[in-house]
Amino acid sequence: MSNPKRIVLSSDHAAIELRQAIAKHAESLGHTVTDIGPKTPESTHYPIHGKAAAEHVAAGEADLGIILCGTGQGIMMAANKVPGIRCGVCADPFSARMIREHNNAQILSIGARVVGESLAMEIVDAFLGAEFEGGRHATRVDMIEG
Ligand SMILES: O=C(CO)[C@H](O)[C@H](O)COP(=O)(O)O
Repeated sequence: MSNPKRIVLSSDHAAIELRQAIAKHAESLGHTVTDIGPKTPESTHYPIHGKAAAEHVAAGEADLGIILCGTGQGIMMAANKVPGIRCGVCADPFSARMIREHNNAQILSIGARVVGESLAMEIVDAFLGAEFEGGRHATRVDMIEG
């Protein structure tokens, strides 16, 4: 691992097993993982968990985040409400690479009811293995911030 990162993970109840598998996978790649839960499968509310992970990143306590719910959509919407956070939902590795290289997204969102574990790991690998390219993309990302 040439560039180990601090990664925060969270999810709602729909994605606990996949989140825990991603945590193990990211650790096996040499990253430092902080899994902020939840640990148990009781029904919960994805906005709480999206906001918590995004605040972790916004505070500088993690370099990147990976968040999950059933579709990845609701928790992404919650994360993107935190100032300075850019989060995208990805169901394919190409998009996961692009949200780092072109959009400088700090957080990846995955739908646990959309993609299987094997594809999810490919998506995670693409996200964690990519870096922001800057240049013309920095101009555009700055425009998102307003
Ligand atoms: O995907 C989600 C939000 O975008 C949630 O995981 C989903 O809405 C939870 O549904 P349920 O309470 O029926 O398990």
